[in-house]
Amino acid sequence: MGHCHSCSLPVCRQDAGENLNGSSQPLVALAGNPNTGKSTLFNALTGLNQHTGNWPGKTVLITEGSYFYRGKKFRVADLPGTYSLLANSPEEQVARDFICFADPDVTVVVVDATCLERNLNLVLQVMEITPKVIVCVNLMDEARRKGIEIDLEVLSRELGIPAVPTAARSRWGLTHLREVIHDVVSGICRPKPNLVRYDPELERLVRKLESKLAIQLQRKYLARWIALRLLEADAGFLEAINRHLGVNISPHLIEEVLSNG
Ligand SMILES: Nc1nc2c(ncn2[C@@H]2O[C@H](COP(=O)(O)OP(=O)(O)OP(=O)(O)O)[C@@H](O)[C@H]2O)c(=O)[nH]1
Ligand SMILES: [Mg+2]
Repeated sequence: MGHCHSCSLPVCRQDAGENLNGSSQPLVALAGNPNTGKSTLFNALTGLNQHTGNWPGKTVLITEGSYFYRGKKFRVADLPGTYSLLANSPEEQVARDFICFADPDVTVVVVDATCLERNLNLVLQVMEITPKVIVCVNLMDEARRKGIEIDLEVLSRELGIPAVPTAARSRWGLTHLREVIHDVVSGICRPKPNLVRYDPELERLVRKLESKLAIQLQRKYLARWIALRLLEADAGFLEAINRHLGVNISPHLIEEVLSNG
């Protein structure tokens, strides 16, 4: 095991395995808070002209485009901007369902380098849904102008995922981003997200729910996210799981787990 040439994570040269989104062309999702430059990045990657502008909430539908890199066609989906994926708004639901059920080969969470801390909440949520995450630290030109320095190696190490700096408006950092996307998709770089650990009692319950759910699911990693949503009694999400994955999860699973000790 060496080190990835495009990020600071350990390299494991294994095949990434089959993707479940039913296509041999890798699917890349661009997620992030509103106004972080997702559509600007999408346009720069694909050469398309998705509407951008300096106010939040412009992208409400998912736009798809594609680009070629190293002889491979990458499909890209520009998701609506959201602060969270707990589906309190239609945008959050659209973004959550895409990441959960379209099963992208990699989700790039675009964050604003000038207010990184606020943006990390979403990164941590996406990491709970899928391990195939890259954090793209955009607006690096603005951060530099404001004298903000970001240690990308530390960020990458602490999160356990690649961190790539960009300034999408001037296309700075794009080749590096394409390379890291390629490496994650092909399994050359395998992110190992450092997940949020909740208090021990809650963790015990989450683990029990997780192992029960994993039996029903093809995607074991998703079990933890579903367990957490069960604890929040998110009935809408259970319905979405049934609709998209055809899996019927009992809302009484918590009582069952609690009564069995
Ligand atoms: N200085 C600078 N401005 C940028 C950069 N990337 C995007 N912008 C600007 O930031 C604003 C928002 O960009 P969008 O691409 O529309 O942001 P978005 O994330 O798609 O926004 P929503 O769709 O609302 O979530 C635009 O005015 C862009 O020109 C960058 O790297 N540097
Ligand atoms: Mg947009």
